[in-house]
Amino acid sequence: MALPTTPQPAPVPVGPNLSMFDPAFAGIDEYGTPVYIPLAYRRLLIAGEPDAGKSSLVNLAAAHASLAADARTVLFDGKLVELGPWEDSADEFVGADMDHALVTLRRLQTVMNNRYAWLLAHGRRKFTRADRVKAICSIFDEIALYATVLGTREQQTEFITLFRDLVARGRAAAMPVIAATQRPSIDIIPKSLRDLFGYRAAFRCTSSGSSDIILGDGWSHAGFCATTIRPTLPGVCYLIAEGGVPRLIKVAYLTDADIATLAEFAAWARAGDRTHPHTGPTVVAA
Ligand SMILES: Nc1ncnc2c1ncn2[C@@H]1O[C@H](COP(=O)(O)OP(=O)(O)OP(=O)(O)O)[C@@H](O)[C@H]1O
Repeated sequence: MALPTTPQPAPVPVGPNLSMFDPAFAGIDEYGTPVYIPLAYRRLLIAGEPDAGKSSLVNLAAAHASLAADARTVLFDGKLVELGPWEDSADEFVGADMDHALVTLRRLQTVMNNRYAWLLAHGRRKFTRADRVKAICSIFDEIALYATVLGTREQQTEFITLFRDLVARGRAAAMPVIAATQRPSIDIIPKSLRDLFGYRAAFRCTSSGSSDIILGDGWSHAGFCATTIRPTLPGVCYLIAEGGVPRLIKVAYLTDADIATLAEFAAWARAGDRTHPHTGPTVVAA
């Protein structure tokens, strides 16, 4: 006699059949339920103190975008080592170089403007999976580095303006943004910027104020505070979705070996794709 089986969620395809419009696997919640994030139409903010495990979520998102057949990636990583493994499959990789960051952001803005012009000309409001337009996923690991450390004050201001524009308008143009910071403070993430991110992950924080800066005002008083996450539990965070209640989740962990394997496959898959006449030009190429 066959044993009764527990219904399983439909598996998300991997490799060439994976789409940026498929939800990205993030981990499990406290009841063991799988948690997915729809990256294509959302923007994801990841914040918390050093060593809280932010890079596990950054890498999951980078893996999803790098492996998705209908996506291109633009990576900003001043530390080089967090997103570095994904460089070979990226259209552009920006290190600790403010000039390069600004040139790349200006190009992304131009692409975004062109996409909006196309939408207007076709009487449309947003791109969908059916349009077969490549999503362009920009990932920033340590926005504070570009917003407050590198370059001149004028360049930092321009960076913040361009970054904010990409976050604000990228969604309908299929240009999602994922940004991480270990400095959840009001100067790096003002409320008006925070509220543009439909998904926000608060890893362990040192103060309830920092936790609220990520999740939203009042959540720490309501019992959802990232200071309560134990330091011995890296990779645990509160994840809030637009209009929802924070969920405690354990982010899935990719080891360095996993990342190397996936990144190698992504680079191999993209190598032919970039030059293929029917799959679109390299988006931020000169
Ligand atoms: N999801 C996870 N599950 C289990 N362990 C994890 C997880 N995420 C991170 N860790 C462990 O915690 C350590 C620190 O994590 P990580 O480097 O991701 O922190 P971080 O918040 O990105 O730090 P920083 O801001 O300094 O870059 C890792 O080396 C790893 O051992």
